[in-house]
Amino acid sequence: MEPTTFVLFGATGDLAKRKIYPALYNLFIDQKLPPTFALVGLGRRELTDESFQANVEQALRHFSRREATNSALNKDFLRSFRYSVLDIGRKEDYVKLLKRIEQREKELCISPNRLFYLSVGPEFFETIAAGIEESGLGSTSGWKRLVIEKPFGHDLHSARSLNRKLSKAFAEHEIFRIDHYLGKPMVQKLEILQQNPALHALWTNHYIANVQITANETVGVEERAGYYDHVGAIRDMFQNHMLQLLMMLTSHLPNNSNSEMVRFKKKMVMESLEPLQKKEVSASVIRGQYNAGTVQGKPVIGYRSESGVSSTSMNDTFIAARLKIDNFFWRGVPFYIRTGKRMKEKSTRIVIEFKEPLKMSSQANDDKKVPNLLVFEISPNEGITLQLNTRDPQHKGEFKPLQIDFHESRDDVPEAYENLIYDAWHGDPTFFAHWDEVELSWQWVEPILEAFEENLVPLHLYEAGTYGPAESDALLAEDGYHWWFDAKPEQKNEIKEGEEQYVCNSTY
Ligand SMILES: NC(=O)C1=CN([C@@H]2O[C@H](COP(=O)(O)OP(=O)(O)OC[C@H]3O[C@@H](n4cnc5c(N)ncnc54)[C@H](OP(=O)(O)O)[C@@H]3O)[C@@H](O)[C@H]2O)C=CC1
Ligand SMILES: O=C1O[C@H](COP(=O)(O)O)[C@@H](O)[C@H](O)[C@H]1O
Repeated sequence: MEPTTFVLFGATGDLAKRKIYPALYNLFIDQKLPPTFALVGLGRRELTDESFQANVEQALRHFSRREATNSALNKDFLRSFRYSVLDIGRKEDYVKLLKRIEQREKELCISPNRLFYLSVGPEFFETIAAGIEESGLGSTSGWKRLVIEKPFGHDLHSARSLNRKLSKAFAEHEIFRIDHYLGKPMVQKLEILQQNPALHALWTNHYIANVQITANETVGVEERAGYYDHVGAIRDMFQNHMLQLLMMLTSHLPNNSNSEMVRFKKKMVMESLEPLQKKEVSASVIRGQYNAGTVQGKPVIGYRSESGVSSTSMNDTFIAARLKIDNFFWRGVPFYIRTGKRMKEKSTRIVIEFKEPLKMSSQANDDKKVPNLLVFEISPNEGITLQLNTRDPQHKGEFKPLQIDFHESRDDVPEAYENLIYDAWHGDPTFFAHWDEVELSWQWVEPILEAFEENLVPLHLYEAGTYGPAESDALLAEDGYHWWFDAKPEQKNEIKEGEEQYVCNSTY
């Protein structure tokens, strides 16, 4: 890894504390950072280098996945950290910053490679990019890169406008748009697994009946009403994370694909997605909002009673949609995507349901016939399960699921931000969102945004602590399917003791 100056806008913010510093610390422990690097943290608050380092150390103690109690180790890590006051709107602050960075580069004898990380609100992206360009911070003889957080625009128009402005200061290959779902280790494994010939052969409409992509959360809007009430599940999760999961799963990457091939194939998926017409959105999209209920044994209030949310808000906290990819591999296979807040369980999961369940013998109970499933558990647990159905000769040849399981121990799993910061530092764009994907994603969701805006899609209230509105189950039932979820012991009412099985949560 090349010696670099990591320039962090928003160094006093929440994301920096909870994700960025712990990620850097864990990379440092794993010896994945260069032996010499500089970090310059920026914010409006007046801080000395020492107090900044103390704040970072405190963040590590709270949020690092590995204990940060070894003071000598912490000191070694923190000696690279410096702090400068910078007001994003003040041009002279960028000139001062350039001087400070040049001085650090000289002190440490490092090349002028600069990674600008914007951990600030999106309203600042454009001003910062211009400040970098105009001050000369970006005119370096080394490389420069820009890492930006979501949201990338509010709709197609604003995303295009933002991209045009960023492009004045940075070329596309220098822009790393973070979608933290792409940093999740299981999502990164998907890229490789789908190239594996054993799975590659099954990855088509010949064998696959439907695909279900779920990202359920138990949390509500928390303290983010100001942001979330203008955004909803469609912009917060669906347009970015969920469509990225879809692309990663369906892109049919050839063996040994490089980052360019990954981007090319993902773009092809987005171009093959059957567009929705605004008037037809309600036939394929379910919009929901949580009402009061009980989540994990605790009573919780409804969305409209949350602090900062209007009592008449029509914002979506849940969305489920049926998508179709019109290409050679996927024609005829429905993809069901759902994501929601205040759901029964926290889980991000992809379930692939195969065609033609095992036929039961005439004496056996045919109700129990269940299709074969391949399940990718993305978070909070990591794992892959292949559930194959077979008959149990000792029980009159009745259906008996057999599971082939792989599960990763959580302690060993790097956080998404570790993977992504490491890749950006290396200049590997594979797991970042390319502009083409972002633009096509906004383009695809645009009719849904309009249909929501014009209330062409009913807003279904659902009880907190459930799997969302019943209409989401009905969406799959129309096609003869159910949502699958991991059966917890208490939910296994129909399953024999000792058996593990994915079951459906249909109200039909
Ligand atoms: N927090 C999270 O979990 C996630 C956040 N994000 C995104 O990351 C970004 C940052 O979020 P978050 O850390 O939560 O935000 P915070 O509000 O916690 O922090 C904002 C940071 O921006 C700085 N800042 C604000 N205004 C100015 C200004 N005019 N000049 C200089 N610095 C300024 C603040 O520094 P100071 O107050 O010292 O000026 C602070 O360091 C946002 O785009 C958000 O959408 C994305 C995913 C998750
Ligand atoms: O980007 C976001 O993601 C989180 C969910 O992330 P996960 O890694 O916990 O699945 C979500 O809570 C948040 O609203 C959204 O902005």
